[in-house]
Amino acid sequence: MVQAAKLPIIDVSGDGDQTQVAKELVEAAIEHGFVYIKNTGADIPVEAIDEAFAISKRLFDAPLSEKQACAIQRDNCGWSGMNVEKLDPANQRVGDFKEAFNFGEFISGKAQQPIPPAIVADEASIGRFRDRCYRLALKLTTLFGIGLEVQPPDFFTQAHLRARGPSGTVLRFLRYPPRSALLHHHDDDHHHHHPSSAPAGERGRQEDRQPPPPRPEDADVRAGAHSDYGSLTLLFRLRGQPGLEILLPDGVSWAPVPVVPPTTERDPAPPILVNIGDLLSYWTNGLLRSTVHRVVFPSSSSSSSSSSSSSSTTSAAAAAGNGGGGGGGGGVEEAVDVEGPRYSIAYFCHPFHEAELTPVPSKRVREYKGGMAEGNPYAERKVLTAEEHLVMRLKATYTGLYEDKE
Ligand SMILES: O=C(O)CCC(=O)C(=O)O
Ligand SMILES: [Fe+2]
Repeated sequence: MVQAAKLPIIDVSGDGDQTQVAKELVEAAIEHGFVYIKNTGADIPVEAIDEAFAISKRLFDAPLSEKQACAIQRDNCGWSGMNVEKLDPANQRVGDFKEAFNFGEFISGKAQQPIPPAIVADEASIGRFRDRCYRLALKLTTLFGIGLEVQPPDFFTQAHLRARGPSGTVLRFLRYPPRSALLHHHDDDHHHHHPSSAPAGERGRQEDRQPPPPRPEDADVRAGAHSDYGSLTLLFRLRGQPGLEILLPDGVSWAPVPVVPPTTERDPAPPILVNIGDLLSYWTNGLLRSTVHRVVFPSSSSSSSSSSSSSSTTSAAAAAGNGGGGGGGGGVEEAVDVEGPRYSIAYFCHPFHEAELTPVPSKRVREYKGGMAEGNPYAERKVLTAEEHLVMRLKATYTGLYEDKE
């Protein structure tokens, strides 16, 4: 029996003394790397989230040619089609079974990148949603500063201010097609196969690099195992569309992360999931945890982590709607739409490009040994900028996009 992850649910909407909230947030980030932010509608109104999902749907429903005209560029903005991104290149035979659209910076309500005609009328609304995410992210960076007793407490926040210059921050709409689409798609996998961009020394020589044989697990992964690159990620999900799993500290077991965890059933919207990315983990010497996660297809039972062998899924759960909460079956997640597509929205927050990832002025960070037996490598290592850190990570996952262009 697969146990759902038990992550703290934190309310950051209050305006009193935030010390205790900050402490809880930091402890959750150290222990789990993931935490729920209770959705009271105060930071991000429920209507704004609903609207963002409606726009996302219009975007992905747009004709392919409109999306292709906005294909993702080296600035990490734009559309990436099916199987383009391989989040777990060492283990994935084909790219992730998803479509995504990244929005970079907006200036005066205008995107600085091509937008499909189907959503041009929504441009300002997307910009406003991105602004709301930005403000919530800043609130969180401030809480991390307080919770870690960084001097000054706005140390992280200062590094995330837009006024400091461009950053890798993107708002990303995601659509994962239904499993039924996977069957049709397999025929043309090879059209989407990009050769690995890893240096030969790392991945073996050319002749060794044949695609591994198909594995049954491939069919269960919507997004390969990965950790996020930035500082923080805000993740919005929809009721009935689970699938996110986190890797537990044992390094082998996966725990589903419910969309609507116990006690939030009656909140106006599911909590916003926040996770620590590699950059913030690196910056804190590994104290804050950047947890590996993935997205799997739901199975008709609520245990989604073993590979499903049933060839035709049932949609009994989908008929149940939101259920009205009567009874609540002991931690079993709400009705799951087994056969439909899944949508999610992620806000990947990054410091400005030139921010130097210097040792964080926090006693707790400084004294953390990161599980290393000897010495603290933190003090001696080269200081990376945020941009150097980002490019290092992007190169590994968009095989194809970054090669031959150096
Ligand atoms: O769609 C989700 O639930 C998670 C997506 C994700 O982890 C990512 O895009 O980095
Ligand atoms: Fe992620």
